[in-house]
Amino acid sequence: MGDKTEESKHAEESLNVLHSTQLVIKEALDKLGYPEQVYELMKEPIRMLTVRIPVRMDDGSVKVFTGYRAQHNDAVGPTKGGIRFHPEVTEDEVKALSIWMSLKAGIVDLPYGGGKGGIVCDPRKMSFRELERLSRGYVRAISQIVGPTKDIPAPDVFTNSQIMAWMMDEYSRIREFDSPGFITGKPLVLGGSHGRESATAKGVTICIREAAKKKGIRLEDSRVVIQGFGNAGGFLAKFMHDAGAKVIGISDAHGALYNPEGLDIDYLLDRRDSFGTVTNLFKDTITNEELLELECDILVPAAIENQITAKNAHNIKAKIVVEAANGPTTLEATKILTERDVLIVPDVLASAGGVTVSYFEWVQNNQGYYWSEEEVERRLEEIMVKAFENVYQTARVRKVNMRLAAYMVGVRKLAEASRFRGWV
Ligand SMILES: NC(=O)C1=CN([C@@H]2O[C@H](COP(=O)(O)OP(=O)(O)OC[C@H]3O[C@@H](n4cnc5c(N)ncnc54)[C@H](O)[C@@H]3O)[C@@H](O)[C@H]2O)C=CC1
Ligand SMILES: O=C(O)CCC(=O)C(=O)O
Repeated sequence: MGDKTEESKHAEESLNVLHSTQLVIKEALDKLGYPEQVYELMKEPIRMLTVRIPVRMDDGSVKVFTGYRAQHNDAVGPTKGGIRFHPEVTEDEVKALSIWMSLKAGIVDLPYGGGKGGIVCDPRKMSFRELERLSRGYVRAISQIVGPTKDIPAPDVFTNSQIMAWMMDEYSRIREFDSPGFITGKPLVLGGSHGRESATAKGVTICIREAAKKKGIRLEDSRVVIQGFGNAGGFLAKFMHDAGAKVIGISDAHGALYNPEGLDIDYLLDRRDSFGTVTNLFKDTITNEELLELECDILVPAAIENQITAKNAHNIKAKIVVEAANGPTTLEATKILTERDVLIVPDVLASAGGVTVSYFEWVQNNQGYYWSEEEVERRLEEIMVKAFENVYQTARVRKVNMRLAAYMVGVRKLAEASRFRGWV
């Protein structure tokens, strides 16, 4: 009976991430006292380009892919954000992702607005050379609106430093000068930064540590479950394991692994493929749905959107949910978890370590002077701790959950910059 009610609720629940983001933006701006026109400006990207990219496939045929680049708001500075290669990329998703990038930049106080890109494709089914042609074709298609002082891309789901290298090379050829500052997340030899690959997980680790302190949980005694075993989830599993926590569950797109005594993370990382897949090597697996409901202290969704919904929020056992992924928890689920006193550290705060070190990379490219790994880590630590405390205290003082608090912190600088420029 109870289950049925939850299921019917879920059927009505909106899984459109753009619509749900707009609701929270509106609430945040209302709480901050901004007039309606500020929301009208913030609710959609100022620019959205859709491109069609013809790619010669290895068998000689031509396949035409659809790609997007959204630029949410450039009042603070150039827009910035990753590029996603995934078969389920949609226009609304890319728009929402660009808004989240603006909020992240506001929360960690970077001189950027938000941008995001995506291509509807399945890189797991493409060859190395097909991926190179697609990456270069995308850059040619969007080259008019991007650039080191306009909009700076980076990696996201199913993209990596090799793809960033091809894109940087293509952009440099078009512009006829070497442009490392066009894109971040590059290999070190092409102007990448120390610490960028692990930065998102480092930032998440700092948020977990701070949230655990607030909840009186000792990391050393904690059980951690992580959904997604790619860039964010893989490094995070390693950092949690190294911090003495027991990582009892991990997953990828195919399924999940569970061991109440703790998984052998080094072994799993060693066996994982370049798309963060490892569970296909095992017979004894559970589903991603089962993984999320495991008995644990800390749950980290680090894969895709809409994983914690009204349907399963009542069954989540974790005391803290730290969102490494963008948009993993619906608004309905946020409400349910908050009522159940589960502390949610929202995506726009928890996953901001990636763009922070991307900013460091861009600064180093612009200066032509490169920092040590220790320097990057020290600066990231400082920024993330400050951002966490700012959002946590805003939530406490304004008596709102951490998602709304993060939106309030994140949107303020953008709104102020837009106002000073005379836009609203
Ligand atoms: N890479 C970065 O710097 C940043 C990533 N993020 C977010 O973190 C999340 C993960 O990104 P990355 O680790 O970079 O991607 P990735 O491509 O390195 O790894 C993705 C992981 O998610 C799994 N996955 C894909 N579809 C799934 C599904 N339907 N169900 C369960 N698992 C699935 C894959 O198997 C893989 O293990 C995304 O939401 C991304 O936007 C956020 C901030 C920065
Ligand atoms: O590193 C960046 O610039 C962007 C990372 C990103 O796409 C994200 O935080 O979702």
